[in-house]
Amino acid sequence: MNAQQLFEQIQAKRSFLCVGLDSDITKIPQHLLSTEDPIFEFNKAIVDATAEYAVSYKPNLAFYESLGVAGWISLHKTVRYIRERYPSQFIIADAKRGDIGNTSEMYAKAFFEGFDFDAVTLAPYMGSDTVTPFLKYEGKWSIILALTSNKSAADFQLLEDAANGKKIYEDVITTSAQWGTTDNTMYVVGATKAEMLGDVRQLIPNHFLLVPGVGAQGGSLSEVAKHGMNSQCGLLVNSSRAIIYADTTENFAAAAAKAAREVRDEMDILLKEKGL
Ligand SMILES: O=C(O)c1cc(=O)[nH]c(=O)n1[C@@H]1O[C@H](COP(=O)(O)O)[C@@H](O)[C@H]1O
Repeated sequence: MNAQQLFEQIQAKRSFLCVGLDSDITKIPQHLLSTEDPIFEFNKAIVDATAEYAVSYKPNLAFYESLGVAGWISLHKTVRYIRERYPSQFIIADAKRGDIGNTSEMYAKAFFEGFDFDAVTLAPYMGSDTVTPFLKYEGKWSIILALTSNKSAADFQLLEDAANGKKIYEDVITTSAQWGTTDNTMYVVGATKAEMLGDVRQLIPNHFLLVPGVGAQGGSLSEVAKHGMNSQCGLLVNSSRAIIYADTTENFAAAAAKAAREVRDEMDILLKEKGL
């Protein structure tokens, strides 16, 4: 999928919502625990309930890896299910990978060949050879951590580079934007840093941004849109816990649908305000 196709999905759905599949075996409804693959059953129900209101899904690998082999199987089944049932959905592996070149090649193979993900989140700390192996895959995306939503993001990302007075996250964006294109590179900018999205847009007006941090982390969707939306929307806004755990009884899927629909309705208004 390229950026134009993603924008077309956003326009068609009137949504730029990415539902985070942070599916935690200790939080999913009790009645699913007696099924053969509780995490897959949970994801399937969440996806069926929310697909109409979302353009993207983002399983966070930690929740699957923590379950060992069973978790990898649940993840594989989930990606295949979304791909087969909802082929227009943009599927992100939230893996935050990045290692020396030959190792990154293996990570890229794992996520783009072993699993059929559209995109992987990447930590750029080790430099260009950690990201370029992912960029070799036509139609696939690298999503580079730039300005993250957590408090301790300031430990490194907001430090000033003595050489040019820029913040480290600005250096990360400016340098890594040369490695790929607006059709294969996105950046993570946390919704909790919405007021800084304007600075990010000065550097990369045309790239898509993956924005986590609305919902459970308290970021404001309208502030994100105000500072971050461009003429092709340019945003995928992730919400995980606020949607998938909207209710933890047998009614969980209907509650997730309601929560996703409410976000979609707000997104529709924000798109209209931008003339999109
Ligand atoms: O890369 C991410 O997706 C990510 C980056 C970031 O800066 N902050 C952040 O919260 N995330 C992820 O986005 C999701 C947020 O989940 P909720 O806070 O439950 O909506 C989690 O999977 C986080 O790992």
